[in-house]
Amino acid sequence: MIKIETCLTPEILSLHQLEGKIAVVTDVLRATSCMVAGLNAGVNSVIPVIKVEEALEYQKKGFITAGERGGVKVEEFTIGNSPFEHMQEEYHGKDICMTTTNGTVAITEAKKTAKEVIIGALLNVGTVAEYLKEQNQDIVIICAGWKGNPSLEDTLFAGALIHRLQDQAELTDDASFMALAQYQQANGKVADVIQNYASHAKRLSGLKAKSDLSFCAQEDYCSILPILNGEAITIKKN
Ligand SMILES: O=C(O)[C@H](CS(=O)(=O)O)OP(=O)(O)O
Repeated sequence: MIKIETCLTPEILSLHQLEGKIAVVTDVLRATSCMVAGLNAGVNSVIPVIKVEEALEYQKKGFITAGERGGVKVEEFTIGNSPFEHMQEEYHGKDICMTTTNGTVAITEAKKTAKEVIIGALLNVGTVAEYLKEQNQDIVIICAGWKGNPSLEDTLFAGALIHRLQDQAELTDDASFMALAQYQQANGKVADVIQNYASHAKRLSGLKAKSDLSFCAQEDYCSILPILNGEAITIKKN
């Protein structure tokens, strides 16, 4: 049986033992959805960093820069944190360096100790589940949340993933049961639940990015598996 635990916010990541385990990091709104959508469309790789200054160093080396502060594109960057920007044809084959408020921080923390880091979003949840079934190793699902707080959309991703794995998995913490229950309660209407109850829905509405929400809330939009290789996230080939 695969042992699954869920970390609902990176603030408590130190309570989880990541050594020897696969970490699945998610930030449904919007960092990991941008990565999945961009890589699926043809982006070559994404390097996640924490600071704007780090991204600007990559920009000097020819990287496309992406991300936000306060949900808004950093002025010097090429693009912001909308999946539609990351999917544009002009970035196909390009390498992106990305920094966001929550998502790239969670990925950077996970890579310090996890055996492997997988990038998950609702967009590719089924493919992540299939890969994890094949690996048959213990998993920690890390939700980026929002500024240290848990978020509904990332918890729903955790529940969607656990739902797909539950026949082969043992849930080892209450957070995993809570995430599964939340997903089951959504009863196929994940997008509506996020739209109606998630605080991030209100923030995106204020940023005039409502279409990002409906895009990111789609389950199984694509079937790619982004994995962290050293510094860069690329699509895992079979
Ligand atoms: O752009 C986003 O959706 C958020 C920014 S904010 O925290 O809502 O201001 O960043 P992310 O790291 O992708 O959650």
